[in-house]
Amino acid sequence: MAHPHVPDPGSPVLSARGLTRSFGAVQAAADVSIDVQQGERLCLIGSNGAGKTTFVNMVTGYLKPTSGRIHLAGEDVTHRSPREITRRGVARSFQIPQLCLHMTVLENILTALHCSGAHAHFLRAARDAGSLARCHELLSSFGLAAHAQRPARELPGGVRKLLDIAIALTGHPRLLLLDEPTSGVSAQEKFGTMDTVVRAIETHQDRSPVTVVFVEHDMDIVRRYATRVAAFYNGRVIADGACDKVLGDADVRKYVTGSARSREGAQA
Ligand SMILES: Nc1ncnc2c1ncn2[C@@H]1O[C@H](COP(=O)(O)OP(=O)(O)OP(=O)(O)O)[C@@H](O)[C@H]1O
Repeated sequence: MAHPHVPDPGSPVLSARGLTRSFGAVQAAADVSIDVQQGERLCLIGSNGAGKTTFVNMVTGYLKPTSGRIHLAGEDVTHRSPREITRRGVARSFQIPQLCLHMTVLENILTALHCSGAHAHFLRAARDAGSLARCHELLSSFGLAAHAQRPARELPGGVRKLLDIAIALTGHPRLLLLDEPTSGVSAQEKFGTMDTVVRAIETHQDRSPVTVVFVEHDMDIVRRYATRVAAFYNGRVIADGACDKVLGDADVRKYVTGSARSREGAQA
């Protein structure tokens, strides 16, 4: 059944206000507030353990914040389950791709289509020409058509990442969260991978642009693909704004990029 909330076009796609979350003595999120507008490509940066994945997990409902609120297009989803949040147009990929390794690439994506609610039954989805066509279109946009009949376990790491992101797009998300889309991808392939991802997202969006939040450690990728950057340190957002401004910020250079005397400093 469709949920009764009508998205408010004036509201941010995502609004997180005052999120906190602890694990024992570790404060993984300490008063995190971030708004994301439609069509933005927001990159979350921060050293290991800074709280980026915790933020993604709270937005997608996998973790409940101890305090604070999360709104999607104006609707309070703070206490919604991951499935309910998915139904509201939020999808994600993972640091470690969540694939059924014994299944083929095509079966993985058909299963995702089935789980996204577009089809009540896997076999029906598999027999439905429209579903198959959409799966093949997605595979082709991600350069995965030649792999369609291969078991996922045979795929190299970078290709698994692409399949995981293709799967996230099956449900026509409004908000896509990508956790380290280029981790495990070689330096030679990283720009090609991101170009493919960005192009595929643009190809498969409906009437309005998909909003993307991605976690990334590689500053070359951040500079090239982010329209905005939020820097995390010790569970807090210490800078949020335009890429140049955030990467040039003294605290970000000291605590996040460790580049106080390197490229940003030289260009400043
Ligand atoms: N389920 C959990 N149980 C206990 N501690 C956790 C859990 N999840 C995260 N933490 C801790 O919370 C802090 C933030 O972790 P988080 O995974 O959000 O960091 P991150 O910025 O995504 O790091 P990375 O770049 O290494 O993925 C870390 O100290 C981490 O050890």
